[in-house]
Amino acid sequence: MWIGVVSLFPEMFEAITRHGVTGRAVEKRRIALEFWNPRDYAADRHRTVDDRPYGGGPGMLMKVETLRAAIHAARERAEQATGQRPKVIYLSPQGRRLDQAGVKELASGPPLVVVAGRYEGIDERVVEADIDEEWSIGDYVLSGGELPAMVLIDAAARLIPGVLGHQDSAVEDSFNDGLLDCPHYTRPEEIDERCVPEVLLSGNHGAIRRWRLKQSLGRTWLRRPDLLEGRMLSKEQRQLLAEFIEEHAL
Ligand SMILES: CC(C)(C)c1cccc(C(=O)NCC2(NC(=O)c3cccc4nocc34)CCCC2)c1
Repeated sequence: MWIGVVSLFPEMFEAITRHGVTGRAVEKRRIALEFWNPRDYAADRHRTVDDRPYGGGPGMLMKVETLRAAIHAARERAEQATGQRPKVIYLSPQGRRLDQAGVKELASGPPLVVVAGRYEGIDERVVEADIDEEWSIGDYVLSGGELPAMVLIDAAARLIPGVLGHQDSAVEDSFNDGLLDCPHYTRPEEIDERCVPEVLLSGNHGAIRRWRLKQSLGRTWLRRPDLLEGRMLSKEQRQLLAEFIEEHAL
């Protein structure tokens, strides 16, 4: 998958290009990441990339001319590199809330140009003229769109074939069925007199599978009931959740 990034701080993206699953995916060329920095399109001596808001008030906006030049250059390159028109995404508090369904949509679509805001944001006319979709990773005040862009790229990269090793993709499937994780345990067998649930030491793989499924369903019911809404549960899942709820009520 080809992803272009427009950001004033491209070096921040080393967090995903040089480490872990995404770092290997870049190395193996499963994903291609290219960067455009609006500062490189600044014509003035101070290489200005911000500008004052009409109507006054505190804060600055990203300068239109340099931002648009970077977006257009990234879009050109996308078409040249992939033969497809890219989808231009602006990470913004005003955007559609990103969830796994949205990630799947973006990962299965055309190449992406991802624009990260700084200062107070960007001119609305640039949103109208150059941005196809606005997406948000959540409701908190951030200093820039780079971390949201890395969240989106990380999540999308994991869905690209060949990015996750076989082992990881098995793990991914467990994540991906939309339930919260069951509790995890590893060595030592006892921590501060707290032990590992017997079933996990039993070697009874059927019982272990059922226990993990029951715990995932139960924890999702307790902590994120919204994830269960509108979800079809199998007969076994309904049975296990009912048992969990009964035991929880005791
Ligand atoms: C959500 C709420 C708290 C109500 C709020 C209201 C108004 C402004 C801000 C705010 O954070 N503005 C600053 C910027 N924020 C983001 O880019 C950003 C923030 C959060 C999730 C995101 N997902 O993608 C990009 C995101 C915008 C320009 C530079 C950084 C936040």
